[in-house]
Amino acid sequence: MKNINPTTTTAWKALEQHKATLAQTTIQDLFNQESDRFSQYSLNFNEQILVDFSKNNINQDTLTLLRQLAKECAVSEATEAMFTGEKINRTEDRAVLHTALRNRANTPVFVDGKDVMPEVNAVLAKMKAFCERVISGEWKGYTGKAITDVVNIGIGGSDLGPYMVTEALRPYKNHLTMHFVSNVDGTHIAETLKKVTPETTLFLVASKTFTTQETMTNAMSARDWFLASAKEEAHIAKHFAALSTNAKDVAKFGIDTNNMFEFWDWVGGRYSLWSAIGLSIALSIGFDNFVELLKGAHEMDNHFRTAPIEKNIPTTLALVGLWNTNFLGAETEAILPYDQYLHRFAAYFQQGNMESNGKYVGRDGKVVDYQTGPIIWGEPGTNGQHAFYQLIHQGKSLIPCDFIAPAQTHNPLSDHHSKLLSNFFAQTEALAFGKTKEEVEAEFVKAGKSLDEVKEIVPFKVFTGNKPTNSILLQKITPFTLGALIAMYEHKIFVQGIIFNIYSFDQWGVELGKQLANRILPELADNEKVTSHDSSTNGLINQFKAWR
Ligand SMILES: O=P(O)(O)OC[C@H]1O[C@H](O)[C@H](O)[C@@H](O)[C@@H]1O
Repeated sequence: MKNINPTTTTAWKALEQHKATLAQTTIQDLFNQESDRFSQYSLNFNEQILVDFSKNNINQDTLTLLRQLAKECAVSEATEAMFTGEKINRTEDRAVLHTALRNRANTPVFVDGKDVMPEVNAVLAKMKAFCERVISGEWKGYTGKAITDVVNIGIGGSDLGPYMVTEALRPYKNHLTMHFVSNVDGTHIAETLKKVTPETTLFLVASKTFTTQETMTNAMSARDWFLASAKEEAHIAKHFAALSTNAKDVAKFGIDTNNMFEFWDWVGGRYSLWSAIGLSIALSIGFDNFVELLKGAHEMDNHFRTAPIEKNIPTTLALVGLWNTNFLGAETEAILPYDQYLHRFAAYFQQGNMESNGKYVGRDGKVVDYQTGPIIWGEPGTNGQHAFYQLIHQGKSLIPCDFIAPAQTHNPLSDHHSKLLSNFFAQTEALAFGKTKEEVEAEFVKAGKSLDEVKEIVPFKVFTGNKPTNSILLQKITPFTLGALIAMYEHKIFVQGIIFNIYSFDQWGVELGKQLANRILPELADNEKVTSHDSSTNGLINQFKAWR
């Protein structure tokens, strides 16, 4: 992978100049200038996902320069390097091959000279057989009863993806009740265990490393709770499975390695829902639907790898996002799904994006002097409208938003869906075009008021507009389209990471907190005053000890 500081490219410098020429142009102006802007600035995936990026502050020159930037930063070369198993995760010396997990074409993919596809297929076959036995009821618990509840114990990538997808695909779910426990706060597991019975519960201990403190602590508590009823350790085999890369520690924990579903170090935690980590998804919606999810992602992979840059959806979204972040000064990006089933989608891509691209050291080991990944946040519409949209419309920060909605709902109740979508369309329109002083005044006049009488209130009712949005309209949220949608965002993050010249597949930034927590934990064992830290940390620990 090449090592290129994007700000030194010809395209970046030209974009700086171009920004100045566009400075006085609003989104409204752009729509006035280009009557057919929608068809020029939207792309369609498989006739199932429409991505409209026309309501951004960009014109054809912007796109040309951004595409040139991608070329100068060797995005296509990096893409090929990823897909073909090169060790692009240099700081961990690993390949990055979540795309192999969903490689439905089954073409060979080599890591260190070895094709990984036979192993990928073998684990998928094992997952399929396991799902069929559990779902059909053939798999029995220690008292001979079928499984009714599945508890996934994992955190970060071993929780967010499975939970998000299981929720998003609820319309496809079977009789199994799914639970997700992630937080080391005992409340999370305690409240979950209140809802299940040992005889009919299956625990999936999901951890790439099988060393994560939160997951191991929750898994031990689940084990204790289970053994309090089941008594015999031999029964654990019927109620615990592990999803991990670490066979040794799985065995140490007491989980039968026959119940271990393996994956590999070339799968990043936040890209692992396609691996054995997705077992909870497959159990919840059935293995065939899980394969549909993989297929959708694979189709998006093919699109990303082969479509020309002008038609390439993930690359376009990456470039437009980069324009907003690095040239227009946006620091955050909101993901706003107009679909209740997608209520964890923004949370999922908080990890996906921020853990991938929240880096300040470039691939050359030097501190970069430009913004890398944006802060990701969001909630489903319309709830967000009644909470934080005020700031998006009238605050001082520029907040580019992705609006996501299905055209067809799984719950066609009276006119709910039309109302929901009318809000989606209205918001993107309001954000782009706003409301001028003249329009506000005209409304008052129409309501019989004189301009003099309303002049003080008018400024508060003006919307500047000119707020960028992408609209992502899916025909319907199915396992296939959801797979494609997730892969689309993954590749957007990848392209930005390449251009930012950072390593998107490590996460050293989470280590320091873990290290310090491990140092503090033994200090909490007794009630002695601590003095080994700064005065704030000492003060907090000592107050905790006094109050507990
Ligand atoms: O799957 P695990 O090894 O338990 O890791 C769980 C999570 O914890 C780590 O701290 C990382 O920040 C995440 O990327 C990872 O997904």
